[in-house]
Amino acid sequence: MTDQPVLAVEHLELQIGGARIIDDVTLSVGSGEMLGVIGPNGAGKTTLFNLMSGIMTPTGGRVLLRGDDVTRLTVQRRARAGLGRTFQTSSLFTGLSALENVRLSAQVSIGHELSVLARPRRGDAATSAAEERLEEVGLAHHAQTMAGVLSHGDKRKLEIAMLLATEPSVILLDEPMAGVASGDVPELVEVIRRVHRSGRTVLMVEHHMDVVLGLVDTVAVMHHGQVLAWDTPQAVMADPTVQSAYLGESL
Ligand SMILES: Nc1ncnc2c1ncn2[C@@H]1O[C@H](COP(=O)(O)OP(=O)(O)OP(=O)(O)O)[C@@H](O)[C@H]1O
Repeated sequence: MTDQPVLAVEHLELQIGGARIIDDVTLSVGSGEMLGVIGPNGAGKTTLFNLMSGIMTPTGGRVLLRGDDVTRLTVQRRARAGLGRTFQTSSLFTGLSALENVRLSAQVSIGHELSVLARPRRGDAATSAAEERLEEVGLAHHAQTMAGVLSHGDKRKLEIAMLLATEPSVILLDEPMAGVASGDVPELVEVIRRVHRSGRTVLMVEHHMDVVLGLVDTVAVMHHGQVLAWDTPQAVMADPTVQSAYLGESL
């Protein structure tokens, strides 16, 4: 861990109707690091991302972005401060082209009025930014393809391009491989690796253990709303507590 984490949660807690969904979670990620969050179904991984990104408010503890307490800030304020996320379910405009989808995100970042009516013009700032992001995720050849007809793998890449267009410095990826055909996983892994290597800080919830362990710097294992282990992939894999939490699943 670096001394000054980019994103940190301290003693985070979420109680709903007496149930502790998130129970005293402390985690942090340093600049340019990639943290994987793994754990059995219902462990609290998505809820943790919801608390980090501002979709939910914790009943205890703090969320810190570059040392600033953002626990009570809205999703929009956190996004403006550089925190971006993708969701398990798709958030694309299926009837618009890939380029138009990314251009809308870029417009938000550039501060222009959102308009799907204005046709993308080569050379305007939002269109140029969108073209760059499509290139970055390997979708330049699909710029004019309707988002709805892209493969699941390409839809996931497009969602990442849309996120990048908002120029986040910290990125939360919630199960980026969900629904993606196994043959398309390696390409998507490469896209995420590129995004990370370009200097962005990445947090990723992912069920594909081989993907997580091969990509990240550190792994947090969640179980029943708590962090069971938080260490390098090698150390986590060797941890007997983690192995028993995953009883029946191979790590
Ligand atoms: N708004 C809510 N009200 C009540 N319970 C909730 C709420 N949101 C989540 N939960 C419960 O909290 C627990 C953690 O859910 P969460 O979706 O965060 O788990 P997860 O680790 O992301 O699971 P999965 O891997 O299946 O996506 C689950 O038992 C879920 O039913």
